[in-house]
Amino acid sequence: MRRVLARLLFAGLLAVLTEAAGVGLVGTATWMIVRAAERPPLSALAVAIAAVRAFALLKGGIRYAERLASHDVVLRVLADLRARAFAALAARHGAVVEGDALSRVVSDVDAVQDLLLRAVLPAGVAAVIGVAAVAGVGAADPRAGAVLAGGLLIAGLLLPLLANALNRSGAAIAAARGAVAQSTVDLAHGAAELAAFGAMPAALAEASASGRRLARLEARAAAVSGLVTGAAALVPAATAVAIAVLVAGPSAPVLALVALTVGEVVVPLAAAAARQGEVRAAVARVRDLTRSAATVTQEPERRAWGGPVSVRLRGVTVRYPHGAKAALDGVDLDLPAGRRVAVVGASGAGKSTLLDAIAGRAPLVAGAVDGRPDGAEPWQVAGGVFADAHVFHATVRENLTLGRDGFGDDELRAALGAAGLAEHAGRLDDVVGEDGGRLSGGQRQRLLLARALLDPPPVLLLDEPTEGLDPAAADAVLATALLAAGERTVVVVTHRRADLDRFDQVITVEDGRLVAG
Ligand SMILES: Nc1ncnc2c1ncn2[C@@H]1O[C@H](COP(=O)(O)OP(=O)(O)OP(=O)(O)O)[C@@H](O)[C@H]1O
Repeated sequence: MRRVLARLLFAGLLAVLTEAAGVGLVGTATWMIVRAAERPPLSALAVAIAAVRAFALLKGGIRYAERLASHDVVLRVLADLRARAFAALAARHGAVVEGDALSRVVSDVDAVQDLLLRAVLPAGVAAVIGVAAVAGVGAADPRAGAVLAGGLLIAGLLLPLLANALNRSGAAIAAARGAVAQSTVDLAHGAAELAAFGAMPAALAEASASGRRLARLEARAAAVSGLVTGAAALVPAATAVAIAVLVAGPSAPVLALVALTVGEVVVPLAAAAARQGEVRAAVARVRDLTRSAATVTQEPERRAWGGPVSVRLRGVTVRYPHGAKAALDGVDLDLPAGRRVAVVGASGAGKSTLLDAIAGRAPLVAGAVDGRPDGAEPWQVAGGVFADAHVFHATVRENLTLGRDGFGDDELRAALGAAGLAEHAGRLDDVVGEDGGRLSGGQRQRLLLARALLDPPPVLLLDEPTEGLDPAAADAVLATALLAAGERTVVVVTHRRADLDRFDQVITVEDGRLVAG
């Protein structure tokens, strides 16, 4: 944070020097033209000529350095923010839907760039240059100083405040942008279903409606911003004219043009202020998202807890952000090391949520999950195949390792074999398509199972690992998977009664509670 501040201050200092060189250039050049009209000897203008050249070169050179410095700090801030947003999404507990998440990671994070580059830095620069110019012009002619101060206050403070007050649709714009991104993602992912069910026209109409709503809100905001910026642009000109009329003598044009140049530094503040509501809302949405990032960013090695691990749930209650009632309600459960447990229950009873709670992926509102080794987070000891598991648009090998090093092809083939996907053992480099689109449903599920069986965690959680397989294949896959799990604690969600005699214990979940165990 301190480093960011130091870089920001450095960029601000360069921006102040750039503007100061600009003011110096206009002031000296005007003085030179006025003086030249008196036809003095060339030697009387020599210093001014050199100064004009120096200011012009300095302005260009420092502007370049300032652009480098300000973009460097802003891009660093954005990179860090995006990394935290991605980490938070990885631990998001289903609180943010995909399209909206996309909008937060892309447009909302970009809004932070606007905040720094178009608001924070220009406002700081305008304040420094404004105060210095009022002092300098005021020293030359107090009335000119007062007029300049008035003009700067109107263009740099009053009009930005007005723009901000008139533009109250910032939060609505950020939300509408999220809605547009969401409907675009839905249309792209669900195009085949929408077309097959004849629902495409309705879906397109809805997406267009959210697009039009966003356009309407943005048009209104742009109109306000355009009006106020236009008014702000007139103020420096009016200030310059007023100074030219008020001040007598040869210094009048110099002071008037200096006032015009300084005024231009504050003009962009009105447009920036008009967008402040939107930027603030976007920043709040990013902050809201990144709050949960801490859990993932400091991920230690999972293998550090390789031994037998037991888990204890006490009064575990899970409520999803938009859930009407608790998905798990005061659940107590002991899972001694090495026990094999089957979880059964009706659809929606809370089975997947129970696995998520054990792995520390569910939003607990009460109770605790403990019993694991000291210092270990739940997700470091418990993992496997979850209901929302994702298959990457990558090769079989990449989907198994997920970037983890140290697995030989033999280990990958063994995991595929244990998951009943031996037919892919020779096709480690085949790309499986977006979310496994080039695989059958059963193959996709077995690929996820193979990923879980490659270096399984001490507590192996499998949510319907044999879904999509015929009964005989399901039996065989479960048997080899349990064999591969060895002495680990295993919890399997299953709908198949035939599986149950392979387990030490059967737990029935009903309406978020355990009714037998
Ligand atoms: N991300 C979520 N946001 C809101 N509610 C959710 C979320 N995930 C699950 N729920 C709700 O929590 C309850 C339990 O869901 P869960 O997925 O645990 O059930 P399940 O027993 O695994 O069902 P199934 O056998 O159909 O997979 C359900 O009422 C479900 O609607």
